Amino acid sequence: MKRQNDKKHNPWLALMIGNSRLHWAKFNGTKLVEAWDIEHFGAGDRRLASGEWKKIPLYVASVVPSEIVFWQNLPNVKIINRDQIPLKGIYSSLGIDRALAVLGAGATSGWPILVIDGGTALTLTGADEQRQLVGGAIFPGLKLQIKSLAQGTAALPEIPLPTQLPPRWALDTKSAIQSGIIYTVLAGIANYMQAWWREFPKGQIVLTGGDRTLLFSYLESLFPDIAKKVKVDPNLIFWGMRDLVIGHL
Ligand SMILES: Nc1ncnc2c1ncn2[C@@H]1O[C@H](COP(=O)(O)OP(=O)(O)O)[C@@H](O)[C@H]1O
Ligand SMILES: CC(C)(COP(=O)(O)O)[C@@H](O)C(=O)NCCC(=O)O
Ligand SMILES: [K+]
Repeated sequence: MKRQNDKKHNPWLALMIGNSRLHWAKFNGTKLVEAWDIEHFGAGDRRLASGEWKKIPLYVASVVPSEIVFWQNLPNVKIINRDQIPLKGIYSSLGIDRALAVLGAGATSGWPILVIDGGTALTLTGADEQRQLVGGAIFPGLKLQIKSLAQGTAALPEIPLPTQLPPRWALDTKSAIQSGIIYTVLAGIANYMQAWWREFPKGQIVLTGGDRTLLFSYLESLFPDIAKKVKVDPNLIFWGMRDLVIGHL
């Protein structure tokens, strides 16, 4: 009984390696203590520097295969892969971040669940009441869209994203890029959401990823009725990891 109690509070670390950043979390048992993001190969991550990850279990999932090579041979590191995810109908190349986020969202919000992850890529991933993957979609994330215009043209600058919904009809280049990307992305997302609710009237929708706050604020301005029914949670992937890990501690 005592061991069971101790187990519930054992510390462990979670690392999700995305295409732009490393997403870290520290847990005590089931409780998330803190979460933070760092740049790839970024200096100054105190936990890396302190070597804390060498002393307590670290669970790593990555959508960047080359990064796994570094982590997999370290002591105390366990790699999470697709075969461990208790979802039905997963296809062989499905991103582990998408699978974990759906698992975590289902565990915290219930099923059927649709996750919209505004990361490097923007992904939509749905699963039904039987925890069967319904499917989803992948398109370039907000930053990647901005970058691709700047890289693929002579005259378009790399512009920042506004914190509020910009005007639709732009009269300068910066605003025109902002409008084009934001209104098409939001229209697209809203269209997927409506299709999701047509198929699963009681289905939940959760927004996550580095652009979640921006996307949600645009959604609130443009489609307030839809926004009311959508949740935002930065930690879906960590809830998914917790679901898998807690049985192993
Ligand atoms: N400090 C930041 N550094 C990089 N991207 C950021 C930052 N804050 C917000 N973002 C946004 O996060 C998105 C990337 O999301 P993130 O979840 O970090 O990606 P990934 O999981 O693919 O590494 C970008 O489109 C960018 O607009
Ligand atoms: C679609 C992704 C690139 C998203 O990664 P992210 O933007 O979170 O870094 C990643 O989930 C991935 O590499 N998926 C494999 C293809 C698939 O899910 O079908
Ligand atoms: K992601």
